[in-house]
Amino acid sequence: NESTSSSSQAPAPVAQTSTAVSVRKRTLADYKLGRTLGEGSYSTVVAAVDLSNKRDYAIKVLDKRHIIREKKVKYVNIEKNTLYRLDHPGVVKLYSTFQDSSSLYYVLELCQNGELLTFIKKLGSFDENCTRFYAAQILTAIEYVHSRGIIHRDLKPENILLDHRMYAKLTDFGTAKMLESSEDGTESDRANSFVGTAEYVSPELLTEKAACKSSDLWALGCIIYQLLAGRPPFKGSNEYQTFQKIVKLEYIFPPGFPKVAMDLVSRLLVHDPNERLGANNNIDQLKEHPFFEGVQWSELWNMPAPKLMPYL
Ligand SMILES: C[C@@H](Nc1nc2c(c3cc(-c4cn[nH]c4)ccc13)C(=O)N=C/C2=C\CC1CC1)C(C)(C)C
Repeated sequence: NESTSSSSQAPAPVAQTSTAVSVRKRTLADYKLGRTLGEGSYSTVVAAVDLSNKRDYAIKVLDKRHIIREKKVKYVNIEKNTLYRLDHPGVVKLYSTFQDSSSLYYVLELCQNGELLTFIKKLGSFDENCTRFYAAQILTAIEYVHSRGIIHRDLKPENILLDHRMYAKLTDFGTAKMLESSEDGTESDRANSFVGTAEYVSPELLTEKAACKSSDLWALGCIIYQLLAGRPPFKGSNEYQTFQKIVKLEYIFPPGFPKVAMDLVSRLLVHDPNERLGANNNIDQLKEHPFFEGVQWSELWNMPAPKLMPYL
């Protein structure tokens, strides 16, 4: 809560020795709000125009009472601190925050093309070339987030967004986990609380309730499978059935699934987190997999996104 100091007489004017550039805290009055873009469990994301520079943003609005009632204050702060720490073309940017009596407001990068899931549903599936491009972008964004000591823990096509250039952007860090570095400076590698969406949850989250960086690699495996097959690998008729399939590693590749992608996915959908390709900070091993042959990793965030083609 912001304290507003009010004094009876105005303070004596101070001689301006240096021109301090004051970055005034924004308020809702600085924006023209547009349509609702997405509804989260504790938030709504609306399109907005900054009236001073006519730029487009997305504003995430969180209802304070709801957050307090649902005891989600911790998650709200985790998301804000996480987003402020991250600066990468594959991660949605948080520009500023402000609040009023009822709500918290996050001013964020607008991803004009919305959720990746929308395009998977529209096309049915992506061809190998498009899958390779988006898998590579998501992989380099995961690599960056992990390098900042953060696990996303809920990666899925609903919260991978696409900007005006059709580039992938990770978002929705409300369930992210910062790996606190213990006193001896080494990173603790386990985060302990249950989160995630059924179809993308890794086995270790279901059995030991402890996520690690490799949990995001499991989710990447599910996403690559889904881009090519048009549906996630583990999908039961309810959450319990889905969890059963995950724990029993019960999934099959549809006919026509590219062999090289089959090999990659089967090296990610591995029970033991340490055995997954790229685990234990070895993401370069993942980049060297034949599926990514031809990817120019240094050009990934400069080159034009491939035209989306369905994998027929
Ligand atoms: C995943 C999220 N959905 C969304 N979150 C964000 C969007 C966004 C945009 C569209 C969209 C744009 N055009 N058409 C649809 C559809 C859904 C969106 C955006 O532009 N910029 C930042 C966002 C989120 C920032 C992050 C800190 C939360 C949920 C469902 C949680 C509301």
